[in-house]
Amino acid sequence: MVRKEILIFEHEKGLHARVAALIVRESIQLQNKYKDKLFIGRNENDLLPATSLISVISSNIKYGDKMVIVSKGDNADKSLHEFAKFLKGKFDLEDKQTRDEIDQVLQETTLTMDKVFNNIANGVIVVDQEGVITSFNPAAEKITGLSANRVIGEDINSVIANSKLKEIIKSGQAELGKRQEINDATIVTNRNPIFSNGRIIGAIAVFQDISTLERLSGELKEVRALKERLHLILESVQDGICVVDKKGGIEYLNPTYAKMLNIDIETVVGRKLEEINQDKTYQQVLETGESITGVVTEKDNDLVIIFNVYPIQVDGEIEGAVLVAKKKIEIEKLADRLKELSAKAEYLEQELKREKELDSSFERIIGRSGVLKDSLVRASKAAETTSTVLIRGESGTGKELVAEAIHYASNRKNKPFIRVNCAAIPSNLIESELFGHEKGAFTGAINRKIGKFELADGGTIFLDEIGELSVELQVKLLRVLQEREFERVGGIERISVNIRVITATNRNLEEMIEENNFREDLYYRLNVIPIILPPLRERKDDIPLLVNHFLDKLSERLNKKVDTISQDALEILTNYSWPGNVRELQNIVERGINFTDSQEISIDDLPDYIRNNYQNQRSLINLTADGEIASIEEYEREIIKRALEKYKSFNATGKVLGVTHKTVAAKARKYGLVKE
Ligand SMILES: Nc1ncnc2c1ncn2[C@@H]1O[C@H](COP(=O)(O)OP(=O)(O)OP(=O)(O)O)[C@@H](O)[C@H]1O
Repeated sequence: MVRKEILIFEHEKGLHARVAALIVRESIQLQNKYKDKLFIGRNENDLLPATSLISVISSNIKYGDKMVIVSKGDNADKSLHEFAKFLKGKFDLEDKQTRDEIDQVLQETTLTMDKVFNNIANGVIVVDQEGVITSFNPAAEKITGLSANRVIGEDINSVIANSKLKEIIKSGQAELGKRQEINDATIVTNRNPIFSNGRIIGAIAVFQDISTLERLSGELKEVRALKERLHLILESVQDGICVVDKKGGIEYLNPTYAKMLNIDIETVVGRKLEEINQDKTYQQVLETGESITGVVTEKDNDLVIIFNVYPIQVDGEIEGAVLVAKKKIEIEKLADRLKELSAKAEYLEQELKREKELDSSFERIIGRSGVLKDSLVRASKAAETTSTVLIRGESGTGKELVAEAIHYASNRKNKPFIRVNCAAIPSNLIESELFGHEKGAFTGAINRKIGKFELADGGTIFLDEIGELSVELQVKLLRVLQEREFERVGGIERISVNIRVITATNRNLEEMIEENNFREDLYYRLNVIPIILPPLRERKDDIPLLVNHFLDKLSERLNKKVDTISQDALEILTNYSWPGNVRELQNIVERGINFTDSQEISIDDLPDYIRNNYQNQRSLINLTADGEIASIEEYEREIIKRALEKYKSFNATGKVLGVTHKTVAAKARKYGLVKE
């Protein structure tokens, strides 16, 4: 229940301290009696508790002023009625009991005010109308760093120059919320004049230290700026960045990340990361608090992304995770591809090695002519030893093939077979090619290089075209063969190797020794097991076999079914002199397969020079391959030589040529066709 009454206050001194104390005493008694709450004020919107002396005095009601009183509570009617009656009555201030009670209220209020004054966190400074400090509370002492004892009684301007309290006394105008610096502290102050009976009797400053607040707001500003900077960085970096909360909910996603995953930032923030990321590594990080780096994921569009995931920990608690995603750049892809290919190459090499083993090495060498067979038997015997082998024969007779066969038939077959073509490497590089070099050994030696001898360690080194090696290097090679040790070019370390040496040449080494172009001592070192491969023209029986072998091999490789050769074409090939030996024959068969329109190679598919040569050979006069006419004696020598080769005895030859056996013998001697 709320009851209100308006009355005119008719006490001649207005609400001065003692009258106010009397009203407070009456209010307390009524409140105790009726358990209601009583209020007093100049109007309804400005009501103050009637039980507080300060409130009642501060309502500043004077004689004849309107006074609003309100009672709230169950007995509001009664309490308000009694309160109004009291206020309208005469106040007997002279009565002793009343005076005691008034003193009691005044004292209690003073004590309470004192407590408030000393304990509030706000600084309070009170000056009298002259500007002399009359009160200075402990909070003011703390904020200003001045002691109350020293400043009370002093002129305010001599203590705090910019307090402005004297101006307030002069103007009578309050100033609220003013910032001011005192003693390194920033304060906000309210300055009010103090009125008594309409007269200014002093001024009060109530102020608060806001330094901490200022600092915090400064820090906040810095944090905001930092946040802005971080935001800018995150938005512009090339790495994709995603922040998730502890439950895996997406809190932030930068544009790079969105682009990588081809998603729209707005639609995913707030959703669970697992909805857009198949990879669940971040969940592990959220569980363990341990970062995980280098997680590779492949997207549908062939894009490979590498993730690093880091936990976000606050006070030891996992609050979320940051995912940093990098696109695998092209070069890394290439490096991977290279690794893949090397692995493949290694695999194929193994396969090839197996193939070669299955091949039982020498089976790849086609031919059953006696001369070839002899050489191959010798070669397969050489395979059982580690002795140095020198393979001789014209170009294209299969020297490398035999060297390889020796290696793969030997117990070194699982170790490297290293081929060096001494004619193909520039003379200034061959030494470093064979022995390697140290970094900086010569201009251009940027890195250490391992030479062929080191690479061949445990296996076989095949030095092809050994006749092309300079005399200087012949000496070095000799040393290696003797000591099985060498140094890299520009190095001092002695490197010892376990190698088997096979060399080959089509040069006449004996002649070269005569001319001092090949060292004799090296020749003997190399020629431990000599193997001579006959030229193809000396084993014509092998030609049909080789043609068939190459038809099989090459038609498969060229993916063209050509499996025969016409009789006349084969005859031409058999009668040709094959200066390029098996290599040349192989090329002619390959050419034939390419040229023919059928499954058979015919004369037309052979090159002109071979066909013409055949026609020349068939003509009785053109006995030279180049078509030049020779002297009669030369023809005679050739005829007798061929006939002897074919018919073996002077008798049989004489019969065929229509002369006596004596004539044949004499001519054979004349032309040096028989040993004396
Ligand atoms: N008897 C053979 N059976 C099968 N193929 C052979 C035979 N002889 C040589 N070849 C083939 O002929 C080609 C030339 O052989 P290889 O390279 O071994 O000859 P080379 O004597 O080392 O030649 P060069 O002296 O020119 O180096 C190779 O493709 C090889 O496979």
